[in-house]
Amino acid sequence: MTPSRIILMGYMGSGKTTVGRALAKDLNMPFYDLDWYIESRMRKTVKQIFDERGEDGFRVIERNMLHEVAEFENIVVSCGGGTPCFFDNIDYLNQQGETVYLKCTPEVLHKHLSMGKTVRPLLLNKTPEQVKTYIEEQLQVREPFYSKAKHTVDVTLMDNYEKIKISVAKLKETLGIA
Ligand SMILES: Nc1ncnc2c1ncn2[C@@H]1O[C@H](COP(=O)(O)OP(=O)(O)O)[C@@H](O)[C@H]1O
Ligand SMILES: O=C(O)C1=C[C@@H](OP(=O)(O)O)[C@@H](O)[C@H](O)C1
Ligand SMILES: [Mg+2]
Repeated sequence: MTPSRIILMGYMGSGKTTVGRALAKDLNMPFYDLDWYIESRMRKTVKQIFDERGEDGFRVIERNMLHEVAEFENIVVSCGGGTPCFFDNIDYLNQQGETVYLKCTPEVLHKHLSMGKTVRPLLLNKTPEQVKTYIEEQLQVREPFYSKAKHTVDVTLMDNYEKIKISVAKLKETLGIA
């Protein structure tokens, strides 16, 4: 049986949004990306919220929106990279569903983060070298929170054109979904 809520977490660039959307499509379940939900409810981009209210203000909004989204049933949710690391969010998430940590090496995260168009305020105004160091340092701080997820799936799959498909298959296997 498919769990009522599948909740993906992990560092920026681990593929929460990309893989979450593909998993939801595969399972024919509604998909909620927490950042997109925040942007639609607030009618502002994540960057605008950071600019106007700072990171602390964003985290308060993120927690409030999380409590809305994680009440919906039969859904796939992709968190933001910081979501499980603030307030009691990780405990709440574990209570609400099958939490999965998408684990990835700093090298692959760095590569993923240079792809796509998503604006990540925490990485702006940094050189590629500074971003690399930032990822390594912040990952160490965040890992204890991510590690509290009920499941972990390693998504360190370098340069494989079927990466998304493989990640979805790994997730389904981990969650015991046929
Ligand atoms: N498992 C994966 N397979 C293929 N591409 C990926 C994967 N993970 C991440 N990417 C690529 O990396 C970029 C960042 O992924 P994204 O889903 O936005 O990560 P997150 O939501 O965790 O920050 C995207 O451009 C995406 O195409
Ligand atoms: O790691 C973080 O603190 C953040 C990650 C972002 O989401 P993604 O992990 O989907 O990029 C977004 O929530 C915001 O920019 C802050
Ligand atoms: Mg995302």
